[in-house]
Amino acid sequence: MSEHHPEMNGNSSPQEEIPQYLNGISNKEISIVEINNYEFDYPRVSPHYNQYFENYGPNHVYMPSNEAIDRSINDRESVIEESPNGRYGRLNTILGKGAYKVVYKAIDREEGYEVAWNCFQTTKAEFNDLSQEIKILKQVRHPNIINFHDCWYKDQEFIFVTELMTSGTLREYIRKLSLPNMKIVKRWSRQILKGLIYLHSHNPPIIHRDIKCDNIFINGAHGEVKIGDMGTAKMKLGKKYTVIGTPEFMAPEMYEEKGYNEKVDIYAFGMCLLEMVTGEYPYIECKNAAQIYKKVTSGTKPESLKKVTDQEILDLIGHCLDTENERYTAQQIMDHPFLTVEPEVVLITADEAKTQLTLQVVFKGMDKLSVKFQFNVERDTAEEVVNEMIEEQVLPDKYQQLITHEINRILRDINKQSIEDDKKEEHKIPWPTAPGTPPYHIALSPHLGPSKSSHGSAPSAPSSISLERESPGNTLSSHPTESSPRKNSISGISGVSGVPGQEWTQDMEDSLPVKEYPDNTPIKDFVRETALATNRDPEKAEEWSKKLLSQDFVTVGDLRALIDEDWQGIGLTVFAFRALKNALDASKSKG
Ligand SMILES: Nc1ncnc2c1ncn2[C@@H]1O[C@H](COP(=O)(O)OP(=O)(O)OP(=O)(O)O)[C@@H](O)[C@H]1O
Repeated sequence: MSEHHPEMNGNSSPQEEIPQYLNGISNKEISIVEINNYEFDYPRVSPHYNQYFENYGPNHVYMPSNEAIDRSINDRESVIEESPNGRYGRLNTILGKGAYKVVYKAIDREEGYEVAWNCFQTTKAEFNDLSQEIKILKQVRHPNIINFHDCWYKDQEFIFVTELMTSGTLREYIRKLSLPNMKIVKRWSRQILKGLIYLHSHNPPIIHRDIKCDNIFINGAHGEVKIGDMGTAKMKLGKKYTVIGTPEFMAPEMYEEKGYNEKVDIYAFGMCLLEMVTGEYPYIECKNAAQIYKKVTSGTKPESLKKVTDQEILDLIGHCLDTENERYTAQQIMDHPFLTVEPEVVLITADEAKTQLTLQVVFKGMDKLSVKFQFNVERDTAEEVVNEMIEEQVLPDKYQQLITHEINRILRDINKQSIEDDKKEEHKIPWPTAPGTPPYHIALSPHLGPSKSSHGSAPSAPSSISLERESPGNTLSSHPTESSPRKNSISGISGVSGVPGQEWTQDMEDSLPVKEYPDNTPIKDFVRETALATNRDPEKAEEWSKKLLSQDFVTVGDLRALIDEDWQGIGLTVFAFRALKNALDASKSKG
């Protein structure tokens, strides 16, 4: 093994190449080492060091001195700067560098989370100019959009703290998966679209303006996909490009200075989809932005489109790249046959009498999407149960017929099975036998009437949720009456406090806000965050808040003072009641 210092090597510029990962190690402490065999003390530093191995030419690696390595190990992950309010501590680990930003790992000392600390060079005047964007960013809250936590200006830098993503960008991921996998493409696309539907549903719509695979981030362990780089389009304006966005992903109308709308994000999504299915950057055949401009404005599509053979995908990309007026909305893209998922209902458990069932709606191919619920064959009907779930926005209304049909199919199967069993045992008693059987018989063919849903647009399907139903009126009443005979007929999603065997799902538990809500937290904030964590839309949150405020529950402290019976008197839906109560209990136990 021979070694020399980088300064002496004409081929390398250590200043450029060594730098960020080996924090605090100066060039003088690094040698370029020739390796004949891997005889030296290799992985002592960190996985980052590995990178230097690959990097420096054939048979040569960068090798820090032993002292530097030891110091690097000791120095690793220490806080080297604090936010003005002391809440966030920047660590000495760089997550990545873009053309405009350097992004560091940081720690949120209040919550114990790791976060991303973004540094963007800008003037104070430009920073002041961003106040409107910042206001909007702080309000944006969606599971498929990287959360914006805080920001400030210091030493010519706009610094903002966001949610940290663990597995890099979609672009890097595409390169790792050598072959496009349609199941994954569909899953990613749906998540990106959910984020876009949310942004575009604001009034006025929030336009991202720079959707591309480098701005979509992944949490690999759970296959979670989130849109990042929100709100930076304006910051970048005038810094490098004269137009906002990335030429390959920019819709034709963005090049013309006549104004554009949220459809530019759909065009860019179409290009992302093309990159996902071909693994190739769109317009890779162009040598510069001017060539791309010419092609885009003359309506010439990227060469890579010719590689797409699947007609459904071609059709979908076509709708994304269409002219502004013809181009689909995010919701229309989501509803395209390539991306739709058909739910099915499965029987999880049944008691011995086959009266009390646990059923689950499963959306095939969509991780974490399931709705578990209890069904009492003597008192419930598939129609009522499904309607209730749609009303609660636990299920999108477009699935009403299908799920009703599926539940009735299970009931028929159970009925057949029971009759078989009865025959075998020579018991001729038909099942079910309970007196006062509801206006519904499991042997009847399913009602498959037209959709009666009151919802115009389908809400996005929720993450794993267990649902409790009680009275037909669907609200908790402290005074059950004769007119609500089905009270408790479908019993409980258990709370954290727990009804045995009916657990609040782990997904649900994990998605609840974990922060400790002080007693003086405004009820609106608490309700909004809980509704979001349980996949309710902002209107639902508004409904819950109104109900609480109308009864003088103004702060979280007011709710904490309640005993179970008081909760029941509020008249919240069962879902709202459970979600809020569990969020409160969870924050107590986690806080
Ligand atoms: N929230 C995050 N979590 C983890 N890593 C991140 C996050 N945001 C950015 N990064 C890392 O930092 C790198 C630089 O960020 P980004 O690409 O957004 O910078 P930029 O200068 O705004 O981008 P561009 O050069 O694409 O205009 C990313 O490639 C990624 O590796």
